Amino acid sequence: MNFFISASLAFFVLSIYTAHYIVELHKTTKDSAERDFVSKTSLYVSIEEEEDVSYSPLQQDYYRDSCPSAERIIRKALKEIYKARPSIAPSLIRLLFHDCFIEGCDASVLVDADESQTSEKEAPPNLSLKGLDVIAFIKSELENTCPGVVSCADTLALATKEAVSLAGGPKYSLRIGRKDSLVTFKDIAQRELPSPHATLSEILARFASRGFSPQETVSLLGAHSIGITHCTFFQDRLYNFSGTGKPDPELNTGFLQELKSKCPFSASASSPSPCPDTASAPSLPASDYHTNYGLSSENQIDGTIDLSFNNEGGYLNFGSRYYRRLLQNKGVMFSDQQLMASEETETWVRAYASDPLLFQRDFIKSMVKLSSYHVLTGPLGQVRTNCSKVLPLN
Ligand code: HEM
Ligand SMILES: [Ca+2]
Ligand SMILES: [Ca+2]
Repeated sequence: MNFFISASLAFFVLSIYTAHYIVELHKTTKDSAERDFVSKTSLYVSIEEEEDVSYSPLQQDYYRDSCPSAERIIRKALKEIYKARPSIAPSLIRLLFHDCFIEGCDASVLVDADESQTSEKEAPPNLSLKGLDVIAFIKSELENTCPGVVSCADTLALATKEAVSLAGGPKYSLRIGRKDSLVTFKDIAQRELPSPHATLSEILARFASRGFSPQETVSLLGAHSIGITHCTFFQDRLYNFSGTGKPDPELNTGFLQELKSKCPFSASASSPSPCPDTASAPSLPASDYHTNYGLSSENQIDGTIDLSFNNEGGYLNFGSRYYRRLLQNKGVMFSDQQLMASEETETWVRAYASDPLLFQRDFIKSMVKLSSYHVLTGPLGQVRTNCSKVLPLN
C-alpha cells in the first residue's frame, strides 16, 4: 500500500517535471535547427529525466570524472590575467549578466555571426562588452587538458565566480553542467537588456519576468560598484535631461560638476531626439571593439567614469559603496538612481548601504540564481570547442 502510494507519487512528480521540461524546451527553441534537434532527442529527454534523481539539473561535481581539474584551471588562469588586467573582473560579471539575462546562461552571447545567423554581440547593449577574449583563452586551456568537455557556459559562470572574489566580492560555489546554445538571440538582446535610461518599473518588470524579486534586483545592481561606464550612457543627465537643456535635478550638484569635468559636453548629448529605449552603444570603432579589450578606456573615443571611485569606503566595500552613493544622489546612470524611486527598493538600498554582510549574503544568492537561470542541461545544447562557433549538428 505504502509502496503503491509512493510509487504513484513519484510518477506524478516525474510527469510534472517532464512536462515542465518539455514546456521549457518549447519556450527555448527559437530556431528550427534547434527544434529539429529537440524533436530528435525528446524521447531521450524523458528517459534521462527518470534517471536523474537530483532536484536541480545542475550538479555539484559534474566534471569529476571527465575533467577534475576544470575549476582549478579556470581559477589559476583568471588569477594570472587579473594581476595584469584587473578590469577583467567587472567585464566578466557584466558579460555573465548579458548572457544569462537573454535566454539563460548558455553562452549565446559569445557566438560570432556567420552565414546562417546574426550575432548577439551586434545588439547595441552588447557592443561595449569586454572579456570575451579571456573566456576564449581560458576555454583553450581547458581544451588542452580535456578536449570537448567543459562548456563555454560553465566556463563563463565559473570564471565570473572567480572574478567576483578577486574584485573583493563574496565567495560562492556553483553547480555545473550547463550546455551551450545552438543559436544566438540578437533581437531579444536588443529588446530585453535593460537600458541605462530605464525607469524603476521597467527595470523591475524585466527582472520579474525572469523570476527576480525587487530585493534580488537591488542586490544584483551592487555589481555597479566596480568597473566603468562610458559617458554616453549618462551624458543626457549632465547637459540635457529629458530634453530640458538642463541637468537632471536629482543629481547631487557636487557630483554633477565632477561628472561634467570627466565627460565634457559632446554633440550627441544635445541632440533633440529622445533617448532610445535600448542602451545606445558608445561609438567604438570596430577594430577597437574586436581587438582592444585589454587597453585602458583612455584610448577610446568616449570618456569613462570609474564606478569604484578608487575603492571609496575601502576595498572590502564591494557593493555597499554603490548603495551609499545612491543615498547621496550619486548614482551614475539614471537607472541606478531609480532604485531610490520606490519605498520597497529604497528600503533595500538603505539596508545594503549600512550592512555589507547582509549585502554579501543576498548578492551570493542572487548571483547563484542568475548564474543558473534557464540553463540547458543533459541532452539539450552542446559543448562548443570554440566559444564563438556553434558546432555543426552532425
Ligand atoms: C537595470 C539594469 C542594468 C543596466 C541598465 C545596466 C547598464 C550598464 C551600462 C550601460 C554599463 C556601462 C557599460 C560601458 O560603458 O561599457 C554597465 C556596466 C556594468 N554592469 Fe550593468 N546594467 C544593469 C544591471 C547589471 C547587473 C544585474 C550586473 C551584474 C550582476 C551588471 C554588471 C555591470 C558591471 C560589472 C559593469 C562594469 C563593466 C566593465 O567595467 O567592463 N549590470 N551596466
Ligand atoms: Ca544567453
Ligand atoms: Ca535558453
